Amino acid sequence: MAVIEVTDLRKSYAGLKVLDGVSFSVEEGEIFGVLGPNGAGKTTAVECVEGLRRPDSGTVRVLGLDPVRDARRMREQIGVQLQQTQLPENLKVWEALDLYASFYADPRDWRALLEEWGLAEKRNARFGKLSGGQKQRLFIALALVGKPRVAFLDELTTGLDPQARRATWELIKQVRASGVTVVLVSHFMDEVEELCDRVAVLDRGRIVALDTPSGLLEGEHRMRFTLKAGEAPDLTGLPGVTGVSRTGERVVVTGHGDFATAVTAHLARHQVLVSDLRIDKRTLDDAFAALTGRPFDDN
Ligand SMILES: Nc1ncnc2c1ncn2[C@@H]1O[C@H](COP(=O)(O)OP(=O)(O)OP(=O)(O)O)[C@@H](O)[C@H]1O
Repeated sequence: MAVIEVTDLRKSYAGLKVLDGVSFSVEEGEIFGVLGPNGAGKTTAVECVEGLRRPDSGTVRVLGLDPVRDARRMREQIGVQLQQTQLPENLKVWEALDLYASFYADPRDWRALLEEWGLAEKRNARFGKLSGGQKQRLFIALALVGKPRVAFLDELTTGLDPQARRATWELIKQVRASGVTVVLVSHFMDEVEELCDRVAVLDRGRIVALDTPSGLLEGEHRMRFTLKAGEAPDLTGLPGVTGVSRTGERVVVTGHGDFATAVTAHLARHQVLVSDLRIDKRTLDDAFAALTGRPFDDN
């Protein structure tokens, strides 16, 4: 069952098309990633879904509700992660949870959330004194205090060290395991690959791909080697090979499927010796570049 349905969302700011016909749906119980470089329109799209911004046109349904017309009923059932700047430094951890619980008719007991999210010892600490990882855990706990059916998490691990990022990822998996649908906005490829069941790749206001992370990674791989002895035979006609380029003794072959086996067998048959042989797995960065013609971080 789709819990979120977005159809042909459009939004411009001063003539700039920030969303240019965005459509997607999110299934119950999945972690759905919205991935894109800075300025791609991720936050605008997700805030239209949350009812925080109004699109110029297009429709949004969250649990069958219109985020603007049915705002109250919808907000009862969703949880939204705050951005770093949105809590006063002096607010205590328990006060923040108590405040957010008061927004909901039937909230969770926030004391249990403190335990679950490893914040019990910090219950009297002021927000401004928490570490980055603790703040992030508090934001997630706040997003969950209303027993949401859908949680929206935006730039979850920005500014965290690698250990805290991994720990946060494990917690998000637990959120999904508890039956909550998660929409995860990110510009980190590794995060999306680790967590998401499906990913919408957004670029300049359009969805350029919507697939599982492994689906996005299918496609061309690259093989590189240096010629040591012998002249490389023509590799272009081999099964799966899509391209061959050579600079001096360095050869790069791109291809699909089992092309590397065909290449190495062919080289052996022609008694060509090579060194520094490497096969590069396709990354989500490669996938983004293939989709848009630009590197991911060149924005
Ligand atoms: N309220 C606004 N007024 C004018 N322009 C805006 C407004 N909000 C967003 N924009 C512009 O819309 C574009 C998309 O912004 P958005 O925040 O949705 O992107 P994003 O993909 O979430 O990027 P980031 O990862 O940097 O947050 C940007 O060019 C931004 O400057």
